[in-house]
Amino acid sequence: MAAGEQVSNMFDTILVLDFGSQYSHLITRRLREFNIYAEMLPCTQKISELGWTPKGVILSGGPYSVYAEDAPHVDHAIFDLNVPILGICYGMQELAWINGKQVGRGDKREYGPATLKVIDDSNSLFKGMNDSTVWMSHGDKLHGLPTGYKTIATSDNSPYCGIVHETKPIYGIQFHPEVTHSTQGKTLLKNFAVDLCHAKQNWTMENFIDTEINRIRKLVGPTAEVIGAVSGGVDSTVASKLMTEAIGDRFHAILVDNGVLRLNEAANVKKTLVEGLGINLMVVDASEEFLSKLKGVTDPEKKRKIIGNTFIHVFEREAEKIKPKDGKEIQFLLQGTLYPDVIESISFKGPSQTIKTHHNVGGLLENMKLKLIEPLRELFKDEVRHLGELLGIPHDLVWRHPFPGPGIAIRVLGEVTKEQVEIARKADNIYIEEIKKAGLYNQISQAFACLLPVKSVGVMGDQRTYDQVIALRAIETTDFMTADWFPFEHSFLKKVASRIVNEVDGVARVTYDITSKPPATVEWE
Ligand SMILES: Nc1ncnc2c1ncn2[C@@H]1O[C@H](COP(=O)(O)OP(=O)(O)OP(=O)(O)O)[C@@H](O)[C@H]1O
Ligand SMILES: O=c1[nH]c(=O)c2[nH+]cn([C@@H]3O[C@H](COP(=O)(O)O)[C@@H](O)[C@H]3O)c2[nH]1
Ligand SMILES: NC(=O)CC[C@H](N)C(=O)O
Ligand SMILES: [Mg+2]
Repeated sequence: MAAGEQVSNMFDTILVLDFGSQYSHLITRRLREFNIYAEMLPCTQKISELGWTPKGVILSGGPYSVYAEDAPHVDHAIFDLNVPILGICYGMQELAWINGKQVGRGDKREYGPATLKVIDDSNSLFKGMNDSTVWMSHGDKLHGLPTGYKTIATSDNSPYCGIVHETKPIYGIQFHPEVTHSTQGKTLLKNFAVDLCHAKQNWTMENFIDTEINRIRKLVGPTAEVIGAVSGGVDSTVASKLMTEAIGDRFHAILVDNGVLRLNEAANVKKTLVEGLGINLMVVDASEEFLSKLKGVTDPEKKRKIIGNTFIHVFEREAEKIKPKDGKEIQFLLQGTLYPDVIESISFKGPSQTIKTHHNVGGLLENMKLKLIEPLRELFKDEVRHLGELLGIPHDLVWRHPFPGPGIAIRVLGEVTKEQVEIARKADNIYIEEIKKAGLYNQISQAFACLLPVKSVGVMGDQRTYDQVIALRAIETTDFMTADWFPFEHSFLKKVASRIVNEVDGVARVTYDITSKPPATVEWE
């Protein structure tokens, strides 16, 4: 986990106990947005083993029902800390379960907007919140007030939308203040952390850099050497820059050419990272190895696992070749993993579903020898970009569109062959070139071309053609958790389609993907 104990001792910290909601990390992120440090730990955390004292505790939402036999429950020692507590959705139901068990299935589930009616504003939790839209996502509800509590807010569907203990600073809310759809949600979290917990707003991203560099130095020690999985994308470049600041040339960055990179990618990245940023980087060509393992594989999850595993094999092999000056073996592998990679791949006890296995999380080897260092594991993309700017990484690299580790292998739908990769690569290159020429690159969060395993009939120069289909994707998003498609001018799409069909052999048609996330995902596989 990034930023360990020492940060919680240096800054006023809110403890977030995670019951497995897809939104849990948004709570810590929102608190960081107003300069309050928060640490998220599993809901099963023993308070006696914490090693620091939080200024307040937030219990997150979660997919379980508190009354279910296998439902997770909180350590009751949180009540002895004598700090404010806020239960969100499942968190509130947990507070109610502990104090009278008045929780059960609601007659109807409630997903979406509701209007908050504050009925008692004698404490500051709901300051600035009355009549605001709040976001609901629950099927269970409180059937009565927990012992010792009173109602302070309602909504049409939730008579106990906000509750507070009669004498202690313990609050419960049925809605999710951490999602942007709760229009004043951030205000509520600020009211809680600043007004009720009295946490100081003095944490910044600059602090993150300092504490992370110190943490890495302590973890690695004075002589050990580290290898890094570096792709030239913003995440691993930021992570490498931190590592280089921390241990200098004891860090060995490795870019693996997996045969499914973009056109001229390896050479371009090498130039930027070595010449521009002073990162000690080497390129390892493993393209044949990746392509041969992918032969005949069409299932997207299998492809992802093969690629994740092969990456690790390559890193372990390369680690053995490096002979550190202290005479010991390389023990650590740096990865640029971000929070969204983690949440969609795995979660606490698996309550938040695996959407797809990101190669760098769920695709790892079980008996892996190298220990992972992932300094960005708690952060979202836009926070990493901010960090990149602070570290002096060139603007163009910081704002590069993300490119997934499994690369073109998950953009060639169906079997991945050299020939198919070549078609997708050429089409993608034309598309991105046109986006840049039109001055649209920075307005789009990510764009790419996919090659579909479908053939269609066309006519070119009076000849019948029977070739494949390219699907273009372009999305706008801030955190890649949700996304919408980019509204190109028709003339732009017309130009790209015409260039691709004319210039790329094997393509007969071009389509544009107009699906948002959800229900689709960004990548097609
Ligand atoms: N070709 C590669 N060689 C070495 N490591 C890689 C490669 N591709 C991905 N990785 C590793 O996997 C991690 C996750 O990939 P991901 O694409 O999410 O991040 P990124 O490439 O660093 O940034 P971006 O999201 O901007 O592309 C990277 O941070 C890096 O550690
Ligand atoms: O390094 C990566 N390894 C992966 O396995 C992977 N899968 C998706 N992505 C990227 O994550 C973001 C969200 O994509 P999805 O909506 O398809 O999950 C988008 O930016 C995707 O490009 C990956 N990145
Ligand atoms: N979002 C949540 O925390 C949901 C809590 C609980 N599983 C319910 O359906 O009510
Ligand atoms: Mg990448």
